[in-house]
Amino acid sequence: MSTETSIAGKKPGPAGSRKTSIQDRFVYKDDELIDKAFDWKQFRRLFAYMKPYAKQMLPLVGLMTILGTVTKLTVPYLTSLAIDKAIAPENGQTSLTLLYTLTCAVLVLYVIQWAAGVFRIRFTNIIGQKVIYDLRSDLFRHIQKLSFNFFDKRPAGSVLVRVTNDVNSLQDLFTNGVVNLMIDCVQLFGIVIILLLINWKLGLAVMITVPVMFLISTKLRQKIRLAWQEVRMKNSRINSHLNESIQGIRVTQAYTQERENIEYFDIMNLDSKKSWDRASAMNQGFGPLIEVTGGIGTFILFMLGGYLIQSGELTIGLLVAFSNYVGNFWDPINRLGQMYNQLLVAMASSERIFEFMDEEPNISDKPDAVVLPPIRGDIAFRRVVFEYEPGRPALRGIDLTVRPGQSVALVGHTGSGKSTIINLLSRFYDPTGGTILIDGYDIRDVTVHSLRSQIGIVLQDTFIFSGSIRDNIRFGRLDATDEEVEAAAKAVDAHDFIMKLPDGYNTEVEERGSALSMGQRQLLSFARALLANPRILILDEATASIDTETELKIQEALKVLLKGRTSFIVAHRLSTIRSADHIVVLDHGQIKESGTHEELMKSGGIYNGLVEAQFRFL
Ligand SMILES: Nc1ncnc2c1ncn2[C@@H]1O[C@H](COP(=O)(O)OP(=O)(O)OP(=O)(O)O)[C@@H](O)[C@H]1O
Repeated sequence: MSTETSIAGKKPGPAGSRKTSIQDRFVYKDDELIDKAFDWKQFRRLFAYMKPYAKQMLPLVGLMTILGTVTKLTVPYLTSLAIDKAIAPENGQTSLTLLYTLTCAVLVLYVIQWAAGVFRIRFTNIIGQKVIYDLRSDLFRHIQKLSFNFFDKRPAGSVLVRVTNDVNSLQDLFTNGVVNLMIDCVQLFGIVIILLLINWKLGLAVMITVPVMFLISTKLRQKIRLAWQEVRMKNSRINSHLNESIQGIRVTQAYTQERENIEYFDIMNLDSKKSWDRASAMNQGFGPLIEVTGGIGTFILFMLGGYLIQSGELTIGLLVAFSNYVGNFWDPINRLGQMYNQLLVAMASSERIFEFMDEEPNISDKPDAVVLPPIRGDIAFRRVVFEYEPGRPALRGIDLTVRPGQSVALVGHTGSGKSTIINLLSRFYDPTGGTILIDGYDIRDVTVHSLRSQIGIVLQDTFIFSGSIRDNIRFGRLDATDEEVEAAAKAVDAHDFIMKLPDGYNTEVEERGSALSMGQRQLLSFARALLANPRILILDEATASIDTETELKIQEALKVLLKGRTSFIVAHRLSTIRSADHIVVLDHGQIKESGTHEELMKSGGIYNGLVEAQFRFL
């Protein structure tokens, strides 16, 4: 198990190299910093997720945006009117009525602006959440379909990070980003037109600072983005380490490696903190820099504005309005730079998400795959060869025929290929050579669902899901009634221990059933398999020794479970092996002996040696 080798089996190594080696342990090739040019194809693919909602929501959001922008941009103009026409008109006659009317109008505009903002945020959040929901469920659905070889290559932590962190990092883009972009563009366009209309000379002079501002905004933001990306990467390492630590907590405690593990964590935690400090320091420098550039614009505005007032080309009211518009001008410019960087970050995340989505399951239905009809359970391996990795055969030329209802015990040294045989029969992998036939059907020619739904698998490491005992048994057949669940538990003699639990069948078990004993977990998995009632049963017998009473119970339960089914058992207990119809002895991926217990004992070969070794051990 990877957890055991990496936590308990690590080598301390020299102090200097340790820090790097620990950090490297949680680096996955695909989680590296991604800083690529903008990819339009990916952008379109990502935004296709918005399409279903765009028609329904975007007109509303657009309307609210325009309403908000128009009201916002009208206020400075009304202010200029208040100054020029009501407070200090050219004829010197102050008009309080006009002033109050304009003030009320400004108030109404603020209320409209606020309401438009509330509705806009509400709608965009709805769109954003729907998009993220779709993306997350698409990704999860796809991962569920991926074959074993995909998970062989990736640590669980790295898969987890994609579904959580990467999807979350798109959340901002879809909830605020896209709409903010719309608002900013509309606002900028409106302001530029108004500035040029009020006074084109002053307008152009103030806008000289725009390219400078934009350059600072994008360049500096790029640095800041990379710094935040590093923070995310460091956090993703922490996540992976956490995942491994929690899953391997028993091994860690058993080998008293807690202190070492805490040290690992501290190193990564500190590293993450440092990169956060760096990124946030850069962020803090950004705001004042933008303000300074804005200040230069204001300087030009008042210098030139004052001159234009003196020359009669501008009124005081219009200068105040101008200054208001210019004040509203910097925000969208600044945000557009920010938006560009946000888009690049989102592109990096979506690249990683789509990389998973583009991963084709190795095992899938052929276009002309047929549904496997209800089977009798006749199995044949014909010259089956298999390699997990090219050039390293795990099975070499396996020929094996099993009649319906027969039980086959697979025995052999560790690594001899026993689990590989059952992996191929369940079609978790396809053979590199040869064929596997069930009732004469090549298993590659039938649909995966029709095949697997007729095969029951009981693994050594019985997986107990969080939920009740009843739910766990019902996992074998989701439409089973409570009575059927209990009948299955009774048949394998699990009923008594279940009834002794605090809430009987409704007792909630923690994930992986840590509160249940090995034997109890096995009985539950037998009940689960019995409920599914498959024609072919695959059983990877638990190696852990259990007390004689439980062992007897399990043997009895096994008899019930195997009755009338074709079964393959990776057998470790002599009692199971002896009662099998057929024993197949594997060695280095080849069948070296096969026959009944008596026949094999007589021949004095590998099997004889294995049995004698077991007795010697006892
Ligand atoms: N996912 C994998 N990727 C690469 N090689 C693998 C993989 N799984 C198994 N192997 C290799 O294939 C060979 C057969 O392994 P297999 O698991 O079938 O043996 P086994 O007889 O079931 O062993 P055990 O009794 O220890 O479970 C071994 O050499 C093993 O290292």
